[in-house]
Amino acid sequence: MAAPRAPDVAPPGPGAPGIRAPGLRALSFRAVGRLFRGPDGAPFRALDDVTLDCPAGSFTALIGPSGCGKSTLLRIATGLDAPDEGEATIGGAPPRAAARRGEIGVAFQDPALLPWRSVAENIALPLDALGRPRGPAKRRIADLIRLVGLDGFAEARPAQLSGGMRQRVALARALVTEPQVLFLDEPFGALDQILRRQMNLELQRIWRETGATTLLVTHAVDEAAFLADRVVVMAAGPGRIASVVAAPFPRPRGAALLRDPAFHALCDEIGERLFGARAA
Ligand SMILES: Nc1ncnc2c1ncn2[C@@H]1O[C@H](COP(=O)(O)OP(=O)(O)OP(=O)(O)O)[C@@H](O)[C@H]1O
Repeated sequence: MAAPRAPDVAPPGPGAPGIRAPGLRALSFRAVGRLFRGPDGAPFRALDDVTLDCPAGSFTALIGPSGCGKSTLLRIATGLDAPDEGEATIGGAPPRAAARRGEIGVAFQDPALLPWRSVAENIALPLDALGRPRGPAKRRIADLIRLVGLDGFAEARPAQLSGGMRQRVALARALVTEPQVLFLDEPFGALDQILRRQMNLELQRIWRETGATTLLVTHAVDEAAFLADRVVVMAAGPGRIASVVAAPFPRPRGAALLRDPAFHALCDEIGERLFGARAA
């Protein structure tokens, strides 16, 4: 059964004062190629001719077999790595320029919190890294703690938190500089299914409130279809975009969508494309 398709990307949510990024940025990849050397010293293409436009305020999910270059693409988009061919831009400028201005937020599978710092101090880390004073951000940090549902835990240490709570801290930390673009690499990969669903609902709410252009790497088809406007299916050898599937469900999306036959049809279609990408 053919999955439903949407011609347009859903507009971002209404936003909340003090949380929403002040100016939105589009993210763009133009013919991006990246070559590495394998263990035998022979060069191989980790990424080949990747072209993708993520409109300002959109939510894009990247899914693909292990080793197809998802993390490499994210590293290039955040300015941590540079492409050998083509370019990545944020708001038309190189990612490093956006990173220096604090316009990029990142959260990875490992929340990597500093154990001796409180929740509030962990959230403030990117401000310290950018040399920004914490004082003016106090209110924002308090707002973010509320946004990620950690009211009352500002002074708690990471050891006092559950895995899901630590991921929430990592999300708040990614949002503290008011980033226009948010990069998430398997942020809920280590969580159990129930907690993951809950975090998906929270992430959708946070995305709608901040309006940040979001790129999520995930291995979970249902997570990609639930959260994203578009699901980009990648293939390996060389790493490339195999297909792009729209997820046209209205927002906000709730738990009922997970029981909707149209949602299951879309997951099946993504799964088939993923399998095709694996088999290719
Ligand atoms: N710095 C590097 N030097 C050499 N090879 C690398 C480097 N970084 C990544 N690779 C290789 O590039 C390919 C893509 O890696 P990448 O981590 O981007 O894949 P991925 O799709 O994120 O995988 P996974 O889903 O398993 O996390 C892999 O073959 C990996 O071994």
